[in-house]
Amino acid sequence: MIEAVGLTKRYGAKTAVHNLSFQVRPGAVTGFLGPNGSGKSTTMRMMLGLDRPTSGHVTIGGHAFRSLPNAPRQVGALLDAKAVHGGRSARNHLLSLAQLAGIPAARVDEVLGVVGLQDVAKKRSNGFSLGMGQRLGIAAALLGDPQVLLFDEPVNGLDPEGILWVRNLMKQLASEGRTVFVSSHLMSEMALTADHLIVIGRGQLLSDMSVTDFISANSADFARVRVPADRPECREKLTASLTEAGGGVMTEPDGALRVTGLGLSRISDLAHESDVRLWELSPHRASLEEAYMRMTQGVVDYRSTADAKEGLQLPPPGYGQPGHEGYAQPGHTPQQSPQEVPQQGWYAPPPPGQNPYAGAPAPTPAATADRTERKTSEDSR
Ligand SMILES: Nc1ncnc2c1ncn2[C@@H]1O[C@H](COP(=O)(O)OP(=O)(O)OP(=O)(O)O)[C@@H](O)[C@H]1O
Repeated sequence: MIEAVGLTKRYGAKTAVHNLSFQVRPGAVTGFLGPNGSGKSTTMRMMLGLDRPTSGHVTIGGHAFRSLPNAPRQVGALLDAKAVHGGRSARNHLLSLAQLAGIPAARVDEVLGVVGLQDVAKKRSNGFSLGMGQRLGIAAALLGDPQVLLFDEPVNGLDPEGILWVRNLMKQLASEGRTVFVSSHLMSEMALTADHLIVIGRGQLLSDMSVTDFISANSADFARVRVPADRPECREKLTASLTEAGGGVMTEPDGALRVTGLGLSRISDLAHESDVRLWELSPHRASLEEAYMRMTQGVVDYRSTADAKEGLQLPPPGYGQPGHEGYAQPGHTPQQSPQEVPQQGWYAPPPPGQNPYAGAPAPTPAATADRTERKTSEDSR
């Protein structure tokens, strides 16, 4: 098990990690998520004794990494696949690591086989593609057959076959009872690989829960309802009937209705009672990406100026007022928070009555201004 307690790291005036406390348990794949610059690599470096915490501590199996006896046999890590002596062959690179850790040479050939590099084992690694380099980095992490494995962006540069292989490898390692801690920006991949998530933003813990709980805590399911396009009166009739029954109704950009608070069968019954024909009645289940975007939208430091999502950071003026798009019915207060404006197909519905910035301050106009300033600045490294 990995345990971080009050972990903090400052580089001069910059606080990269602030008071992080969490546990990474064995027997599961734990995803480590956060926007660029949120402190994931810094946290992993502290776990591996490569950076000293300013305060707090992190232990692996109860010991600080530096005091672990024969650490390479207990902890394997892929932090930077490019951190390899390019003039050495893949085999010699692994052999040198093995010799330093007292690992027999036979294990080198074994892991080369596991990662599929046996045919290029004698080739210099500076001729390797990005994906081959990642495989070599994973081989190095597996070398000591450790119980604890840390991977920073392991699928970077891998082709679909390689991504599938890494996914299965992580799951297999976890099923063997190992502790697997993996950072990634690929949400679809994390949704398929991870059992548990630790999410950070600006160095602080935002969430520590199972993938399933994370999605349901940061989104709300809704139904998409479409009536024949040439029958606007049917749409109005159905909207009135749904809102009267307690549903929340909003209009999607393509004219479909987004209905919350009512089950599919109830919506179907109400449409039938209103004599309205439906062309679509489908459930929408939020993806991990949607839930993640929602959770982290207030703590993203680096954002393209051309990012269409930026306009959705704060509710538009007058949202929820009569005459504003998305307003359902006079007297009906939408159950959704103002951020639920479905202007873009990607936009995640809000969590059911929950502050999406748990553990971090909700974005204020001042914070937004700060973000606007920072988005054009370069990473100081
Ligand atoms: N050695 C260092 N000196 C100064 N600042 C640093 C140093 N290492 C990291 N930082 C800063 O700490 C913050 C966190 O960086 P870190 O690399 O841990 O983030 P990250 O979550 O891994 O980002 P990414 O997803 O882009 O890899 C950043 O603002 C970064 O510039």
